[in-house]
Amino acid sequence: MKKAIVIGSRESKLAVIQSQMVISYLEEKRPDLELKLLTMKTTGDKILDQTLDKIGGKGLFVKELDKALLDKKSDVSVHSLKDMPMQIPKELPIIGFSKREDPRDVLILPKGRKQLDFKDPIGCSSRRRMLQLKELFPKAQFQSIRGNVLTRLEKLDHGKYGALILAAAGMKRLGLEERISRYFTIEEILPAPGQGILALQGREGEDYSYLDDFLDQESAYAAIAERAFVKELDGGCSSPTAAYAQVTGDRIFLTGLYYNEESKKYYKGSMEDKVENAKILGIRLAECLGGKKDGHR
Ligand SMILES: NCc1[nH]cc(CCC(=O)O)c1CC(=O)O
Repeated sequence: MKKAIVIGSRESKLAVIQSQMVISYLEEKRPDLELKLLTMKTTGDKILDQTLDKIGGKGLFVKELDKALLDKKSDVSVHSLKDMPMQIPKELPIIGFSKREDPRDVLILPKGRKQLDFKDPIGCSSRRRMLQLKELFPKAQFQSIRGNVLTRLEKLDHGKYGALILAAAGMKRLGLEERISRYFTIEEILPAPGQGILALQGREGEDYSYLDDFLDQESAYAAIAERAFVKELDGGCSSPTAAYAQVTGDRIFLTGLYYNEESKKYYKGSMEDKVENAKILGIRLAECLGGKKDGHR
């Protein structure tokens, strides 16, 4: 009999495609395993009329998936790393990270539109994106938009939004690359920590060696540095933060951005180190930016 492995996933189309990437990989590599997909709606997917900050943050996207792992209804959860809370329960450790998809943010226009029109608000719920876009487009107005990527695209095409800002990674995985009308460079809009990376989460003490070759070491270093940066600053709660780490050989180059709610200023900077020091690099950059009273942009 084949050993059954259940992959837990949110039920959105993007989440399922992402989980399917893991399943397809294993089906090819490990014919001795029987792969099953278990999808579920998370609280974060159900409550769509309020911003995440108000209803309890990113934890709402993982609660149900964590419960399925603990109850042994699933064996591995597949997450978009950027949706994962900063605190991960010890019993449900991250097994590892996927190779990174395009980390950039992109501009999407309503169907048929060729140019960005500042008369209509840009649909955007992330303060990280809003603050950086305001620098790029001082005339832009924003309106909050929630829901999964496909729901947002539908609202864009039938609503009063002038544009959306989304992650290139999601659009590409959904096969919607042709709807991207502009890629923002990393310098223009620094992405969310972990953007484009999938995190695989499992149960403590289990053998996940069947996933070894799916996991990517460069992504892991980047994920560790980017998340250490955010964790050190505010524990990933409410202040807008952005971080992106680039690994080249045995070096890691981290750029971080942090908005200070009190001084209403944002602080941006970069540092590099050896890959083994990814975590301390994130902490050092955070100390350097967060500790400074009159920083620069
Ligand atoms: N918060 C929503 C979310 N979570 C993960 C992705 C896709 C990109 C990724 O995997 O990092 C998206 C959509 C978006 O921001 O456009």
